This record gives sequence, C-alpha cells and structure tokens, in this order.
Amino acid sequence: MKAILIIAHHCILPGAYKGFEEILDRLHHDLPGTRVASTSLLDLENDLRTLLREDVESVTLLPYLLLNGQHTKNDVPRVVAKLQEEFPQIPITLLPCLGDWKEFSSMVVCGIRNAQLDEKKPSESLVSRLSSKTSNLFSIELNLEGRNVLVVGGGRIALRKVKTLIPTGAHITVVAPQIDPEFETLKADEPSSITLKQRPYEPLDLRCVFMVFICTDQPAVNAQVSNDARARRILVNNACDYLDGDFIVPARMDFGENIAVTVSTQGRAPSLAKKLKQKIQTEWAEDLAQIEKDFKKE
Ligand SMILES: C[C@@]1(CC(=O)O)C2=NC(=C\c3[nH]c(c(CCC(=O)O)c3CC(=O)O)Cc3[nH]c(c(CC(=O)O)c3CCC(=O)O)/C=C3\N/C(=C\2)[C@@H](CCC(=O)O)[C@]3(C)CC(=O)O)/[C@H]1CCC(=O)O
Ligand SMILES: NC(=O)c1ccc[n+]([C@@H]2O[C@H](COP(=O)([O-])OP(=O)(O)OC[C@H]3O[C@@H](n4cnc5c(N)ncnc54)[C@H](O)[C@@H]3O)[C@@H](O)[C@H]2O)c1
Repeated sequence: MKAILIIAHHCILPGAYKGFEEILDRLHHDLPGTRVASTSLLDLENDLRTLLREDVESVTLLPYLLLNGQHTKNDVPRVVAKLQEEFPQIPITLLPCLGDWKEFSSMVVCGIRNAQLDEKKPSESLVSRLSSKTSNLFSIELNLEGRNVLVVGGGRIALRKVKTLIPTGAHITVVAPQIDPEFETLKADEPSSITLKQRPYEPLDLRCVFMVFICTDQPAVNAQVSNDARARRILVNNACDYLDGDFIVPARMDFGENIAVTVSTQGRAPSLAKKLKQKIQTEWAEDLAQIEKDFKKE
C-alpha cells in the first residue's frame, strides 16, 4: 500500500485545521487504497518511523507549509535522510512546500480576482442571491460552426458540455488525464468533430481556440486554464465557478423543428434551472408542438 504523510504546523486554536482536514477528507475519498496520515513537525520522526514499520510500499511526504524555509530546507530533509537509511527498501519522496507548487500562484491570483469580483457582487445565501432583482448578463445564441472549442476535463460535466456542443458543428477537443469511456462512443459517431487528448492540460492546448469550457475537479488547474485563456482573449466558461467565466450555459430544450427554450438562473441556482427545465418539458411540450403546427398553417 502507498502512504501519504502530511506535515503541518502544530496549532491549538479552534478551527485552525479546517482547510487541512478538508484536504485529508478529499485524499481519503479520491485516493482509495492509499494510507493518508498527518503529523506535525515535532512528531514527524516518530510518526514516519511508525508508518514505515507498517505494510507500506512507498511514502510521499507533503510539507503543508508555504515558504521554502528552515523546515523544508533542513529539518524535514534531515529526518527523511535518517529514516531512508533505516528503511532503504521503502522509497520516501519529499514534495516541495505548497508555495513552490507550480499551480499555487495561479490559485492565489484567481482567489484574489474572485475576491475582487465578490466585492462587486456580494453573494451571501442562495435566497439573497435569488432575490436580487438585477440581471446584468446578455443573452445570445452563438454560432459555433467550424470553431475550435476546447473542453478541459473529461468527467461527467465535460461529457454534458460535449453532448450539447456536438450539434453546433464546432471542432471539439477534450483534454484530460481521465476520459470517461462515453467520449469514445461519441467520437465513434462524430469522428471529425471530436479529438480526445488523454493527458493533463497544457497551455498550448489553447492555441487557435475560440472558446474554452473548464470542467476539471482540480481548482488549481481550473484557475490556471482561466488565467491562460484570459491572457489569450479566449471566451471562458468555468463550470465550477460562474463568477469567474465570461458566460454561463443555460438549460436548453428544443421543441419541434424551430423552437428552443432556455432557462437561466444567471449562475445563481443551477439546480433550479434543471428543475424548471423538467417542469417546462413535461408541461409545455404539447402546447408548443401545437403552437408550431398552427404557425406553419398560417
Ligand atoms: C443548466 C445546466 C446546463 C449545463 O450544464 O450545460 C447547468 N447545470 C446543469 C445541471 C446541474 N448543475 C448542478 C447539478 C447538481 C445539483 C443537482 O442535481 O441539483 C446539476 C444536475 C446534474 O448534474 O444532473 C450543480 C452545479 N452547477 C454549477 C455548479 C458550480 C457552481 O455553482 O459553482 C454546481 C454545483 C453547486 C450547486 O449545486 O449549486 C454551475 C453551473 N451550472 C450551469 C448550468 C451554469 C449555471 C446555469 C444557471 O444557473 O442558469 C453553471 C454556472 C456552469 C455553466 O455555465 O456550465 C445543467 C442542466 C442540465 C439539464 O439540461 O438537464
Ligand atoms: N456545471 C455544472 O453543472 C456542475 C455541476 C456539478 C459540479 N460542477 C463542477 O465541475 C467539476 C467537474 O465535475 P465532474 O463531475 O465532471 O468531475 P469528474 O471527477 O467526473 O471529472 C474530473 C475531470 O477532471 C480531469 N482533470 C483532472 N486534472 C486535470 C488536468 N490537469 N488537466 C485536464 N483535466 C484534468 C480528470 O481527468 C477528470 O476527467 C466539479 O469539481 C465541480 O466543481 C459543475
């Protein structure tokens, strides 16, 4: 079994470990079969030794620290070197401090930009978001025929976006390390309109792209794509953060040959948009079909 050991500062203030605990929960959930443990700088040596005595094949150490200072330059490597000598058969990998991760700067910039946006659009509870009367989004129906559209992410949300993009005639590229098998089925039906790239996003994926849909489960990747696209003046839809993108996708229904009805909550309550869509589909279908028939007779 592989193991991850996260090293954090010791702190006794209530609530200090909120973000840290969320990361542990997510690692437990997202990396089943990996032993996830945490320790403090003081307990590192004892805890790491205990872990190495368990049935682990490798240990990855993450210093939950921002700056590459005394702890990450000297204290932690010293313990790692000592224990690697004691347990030479178990590889120990020491990751860089968080501040040196390449996605970190994008995440910080994005967080600050969102905070500035939030100053303009205070978003408290859903109820208060919904009761705000003003809408400053502009509705259009966009022609994407022949345009290059990039979808970053290959999961459930990306799949939904691609399904709605196919009928537009756009050239769709999907890039993600994990691509849902259903994409292959879609590609088999539409070989010329879908390209699948099974690897992590790279900034060059944005070359000649008209519009990008950001749909990964990695906030740091989403922030990087958003920043890269903005620098290239590419239109952005961020499925994970409606305040970040240039546009949102409403729920769309087609009735008969000519009628399209879209429902939007301006990003504020997407699940309400879905509910309304279901209501409209069940309650309006017959009436709309009749209206279209009558219109054709006129
Ligand atoms: C309309 C539809 C079109 C489409 O996705 O193409 C759409 N969401 C749909 C479904 C859906 N969305 C969610 C669930 C699970 C909950 C549930 O099941 O109840 C389901 C249901 C499911 O997945 O089945 C939750 C959700 N949605 C967003 C977030 C992130 C966030 O808010 O940060 C979260 C998580 C937080 C939360 O729960 O709030 C974000 C967005 N979702 C949008 C559109 C945009 C805003 C549109 C608007 O407000 O008008 C925006 C901003 C992104 C964008 O522009 O794409 C599609 C209808 C499908 C259909 O056609 O039937
Ligand atoms: N718009 C919506 O309606 C809506 C609804 C629910 C959730 N969301 C948001 O959408 C996100 C994605 O949801 P999902 O259900 O599709 O998740 P998922 O776990 O099914 O898919 C995540 C995808 O991101 C990809 N990914 C990870 N790192 C990547 C990288 N470096 N480059 C490219 N791709 C990378 C993965 O390979 C995977 O294909 C959620 O995290 C959530 O924030 C949006």
